[in-house]
Amino acid sequence: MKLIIFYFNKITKEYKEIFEYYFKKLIKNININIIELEEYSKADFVSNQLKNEELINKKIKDFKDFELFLLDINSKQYTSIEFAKIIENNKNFKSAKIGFIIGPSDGFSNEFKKNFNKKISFGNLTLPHQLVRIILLEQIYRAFKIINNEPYHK
Ligand SMILES: C[S@@+](CC[C@H](N)C(=O)[O-])C[C@H]1O[C@@H](n2cnc3c(N)ncnc32)[C@H](O)[C@@H]1O
Repeated sequence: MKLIIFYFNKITKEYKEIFEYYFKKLIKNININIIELEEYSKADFVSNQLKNEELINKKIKDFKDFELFLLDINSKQYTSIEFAKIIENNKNFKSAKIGFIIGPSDGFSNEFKKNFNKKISFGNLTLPHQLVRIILLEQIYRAFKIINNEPYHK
């Protein structure tokens, strides 16, 4: 199974250690790739959003065979078991290629979000995008533990 995460900007030192902790656990068993984009933030809010949406659109063109999920606060919330099911279904029945897109600090416009019918919310709180990366990695790790019926999941 191939897994890809798109996000904006390099991870800063405060978050790096914990991100790498989960990343190292995951790469032992899973083909996981990170696509890091540089966030555009030089103009006004709307222009920045548009530019960042262009950047992501350009990138995801190369991943048409991936089942892509947008991380979006105002979308559907899943339990960890349901999240594991998303991964398991993709692993067993689809292309075995799954991707997650985390927005930049200004987020994405509603127009852009409409292009995605698969979205995941980690709850109603607005989380820093760097923290979302870590939560996503941990939940992917947890999902594989659930799928493989291995100890960890509580
Ligand atoms: C700082 S947030 C952007 C906030 C922006 N106001 C919005 O509503 O999207 C940056 C990115 O982190 C992700 N994010 C933040 N909180 C989230 C949550 N509770 N659930 C899912 N994704 C979240 C989204 O991908 C978002 O585009």
